Amino acid sequence: MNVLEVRNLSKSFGKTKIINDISFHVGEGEIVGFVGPNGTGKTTTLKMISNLIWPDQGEIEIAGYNLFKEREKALSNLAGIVENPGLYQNLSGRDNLKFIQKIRGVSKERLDEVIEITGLKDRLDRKVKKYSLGMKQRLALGMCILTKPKFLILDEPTNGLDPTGTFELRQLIERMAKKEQVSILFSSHMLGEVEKLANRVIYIKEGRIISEKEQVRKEGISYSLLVNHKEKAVKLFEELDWILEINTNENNSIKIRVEEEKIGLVLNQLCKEEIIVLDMEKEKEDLEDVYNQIFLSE
Ligand SMILES: Nc1ncnc2c1ncn2[C@@H]1O[C@H](COP(=O)(O)OP(=O)(O)OP(=O)(O)O)[C@@H](O)[C@H]1O
Repeated sequence: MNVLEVRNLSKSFGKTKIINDISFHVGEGEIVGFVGPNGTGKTTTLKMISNLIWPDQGEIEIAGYNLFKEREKALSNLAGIVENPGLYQNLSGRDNLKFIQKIRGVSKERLDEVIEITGLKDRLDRKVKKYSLGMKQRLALGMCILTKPKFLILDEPTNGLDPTGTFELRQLIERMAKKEQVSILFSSHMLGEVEKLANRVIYIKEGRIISEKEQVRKEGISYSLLVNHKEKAVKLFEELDWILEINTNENNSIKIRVEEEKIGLVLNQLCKEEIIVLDMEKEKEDLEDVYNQIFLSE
């Protein structure tokens, strides 16, 4: 059974049709990216699924329950962050979590488990207003999963985060998806993020779904390096077990795939071995081509 079924959903604001007869689903265990340019209706769709606004037409089922006929049952399977996460700024992270724990009747064991997953353990007694945006997002995610929902909705989860915050949040989402077996629908206009997180991507433009693509998630980013001692560099890379992929081309360059955060380390190691980097290029994200074809081709 799919955790989400959306059928023929439409929504207008005034005379403008924002969402135009869209249908899609999210299967069990899937992480689905909802991608499109600004103002194209992503947030509006996520708000309809979260029951924050009503569609003019269409059906939504969550975990098999019709959102409009069996609202409570449907919503008990859903958690999410759409627009600002609802955090009490003057309370500590721990008290924010405990608040949800109490009102939702969550066990102490589950609270401890969630604290572990968020990776915020050492900073939980600070007031939320002193948290970085990334920490706030991680706390909000923790609050979402306290009740072990089947399905999670995240609207632009990494928006506004710096690269470290983005990396930490992505790791948390991946950890959570694996450990909690929660299915996720997230919107984004950051293709790098979508490529790293999603198993499937749904493209939306002007309120219509224009394409859907399965994708194999790839860890890390590819770089092409042109060096003065190719064989020596390849030997070095083969010894570094955190380099995810090595490809040598017919020309003198070497293509490697590493976590983005580790490229500095690669350059350090080359420098130590007195190998000179003559040229370096970051590979274009695969999705970028697809995105350009879909959105810029007209
Ligand atoms: N309550 C509202 N009343 C009138 N128009 C609205 C309302 N909410 C959204 N819109 C309009 O609907 C369109 C789609 O907005 P939406 O926020 O869903 O887009 P989005 O794809 O999430 O974009 P972004 O990435 O910029 O958040 C926009 O033109 C927006 O101005």
